[in-house]
Order: sequence, then C-alpha cells, then structure tokens
Amino acid sequence: MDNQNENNHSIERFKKPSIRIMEPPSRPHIQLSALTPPSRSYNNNISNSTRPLEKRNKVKLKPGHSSLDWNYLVATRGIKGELVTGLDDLRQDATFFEINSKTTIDQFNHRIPPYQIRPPLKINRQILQRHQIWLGEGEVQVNDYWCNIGGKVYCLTKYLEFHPGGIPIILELKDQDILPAFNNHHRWISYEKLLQTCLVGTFVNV
Ligand code: HEM
Repeated sequence: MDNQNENNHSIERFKKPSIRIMEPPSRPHIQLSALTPPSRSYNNNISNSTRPLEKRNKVKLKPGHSSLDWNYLVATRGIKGELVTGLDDLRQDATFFEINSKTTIDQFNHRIPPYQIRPPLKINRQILQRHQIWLGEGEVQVNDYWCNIGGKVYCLTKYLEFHPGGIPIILELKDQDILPAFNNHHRWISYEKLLQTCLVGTFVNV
C-alpha cells in the first residue's frame, strides 16, 4: 500500500504544469483603404479614396511612335528646328513683326531654330490661334498645332501622335494654358526636356 502511494506521488511530480492558454490580444480594426498606398495622382480635385488605383488612360500608339522614336526624331530633326511647323506663315504676319525686337527677327530671318533664338520669339494669343489647326493624324502637311504651356509656346504638331495619353485630351484645351492639366496627369514628366526643340517662343498678352 505504501508502495502504491509512493508511485502515485512520483507520477504527480512529473505531471506537466498546467499552462493557461492566453487569448491573443484583439487586433485594432484597420480599414483596408488605410493600407493602400497613396494614389500617385496629383489631382487635388479627385479624392484618393474614390479614385481607382493606378487607372491608366494610355492609348495605343501607332508603330514607330514610341518614346524612343520620339528621341530619335528630336536628335535628327528637332535640333535643326524641323519639328516646328507654321514658321513660314509668320513671315507674312504683321503682328509678329510689331511685337518682336529686331534682334529676334534677325535670328528668325537667318532661320535659326526657334528654340535657340535669344531673346525668344514673342507669340500673342492672336498668332497662337492662327496656329491651332488639327485636321487629323497623318495630315502633317496641313496640321499646325501650337499651344501655351506655362507661358511658353510649343509646337505640338509632330508630338501629338507620340502622346501616350492621346490627342483629343490635349486638343480639348486648345484655348488655355495646358500646364495645370499637364500637372494633374503627370507632374513628374519634364515637358521642357521632351519638347525642348519644339519651343516656338514666349507667350505674351499683347
Ligand atoms: C503637351 C505636353 C505633354 C507631354 C509632353 C505629355 C507627355 C506624356 C507622357 C510622356 C506620358 C506617358 C507617361 C507614363 O508612361 O507614365 C503621358 C501620358 C498621359 N498624358 Fe500627357 N503629356 C502632355 C500633355 C498632357 C495633357 C495636357 C494631358 C491632359 C489634359 C495629358 C494626359 C495624359 C494622360 C491621360 C496620359 C496617360 C495616362 C497616364 O500616364 O496616367 N497629357 N503624357
């Protein structure tokens, strides 16, 4: 009997200590939207919570119209001033001669590419509007499309077909400075670099 008591006692001694299973602490409720990265859009008019993430509106560009093709065009024709259309019209434009200095006109007459002319050509609204003709893709002989970006006039005639966001979105802004719309879509892109050789001159309110 004593023997059995002793056995029971030793079994008790080797029993595992009872472990109290703790409940995991309850997690704070986190809304998924708080974990999603902020939208890369700079458009302050559209709240991040309603804007679908990474919605792209890129269009399918025609073959030969990639960004590399554009760089090639700039390097081969842009540097010679050949990406600016409609310059010959300026030679018959009285307003153009009225608002520009002799130094500028001399360089223009010597066919210096507009992006290299100092001081730059002055272009007012009247002249700009005469160079906003877009009859369709491929109509390079007829199209002549200039626009105002942040106070500078650029010729987009050749660039439009290379624009990954499409042509209509730019044409819609015909009468405006397109810089705010540009910044809403892609503030990080340097249009000054992309369109460097397409610069016509400075926009002036005269
Ligand atoms: C004329 C100057 C402009 C230049 C040089 C330009 C350049 C570009 C470039 C390089 C892209 C490709 C971006 C990428 O791959 O991430 C792009 C896309 C786009 N652009 Fe422009 N852009 C111009 C004007 C505009 C304007 C005025 C608008 C709107 C009114 C616009 C709307 C868009 C859209 C919707 C896309 C495609 C979607 C996206 O990338 O989110 N662009 N543009």
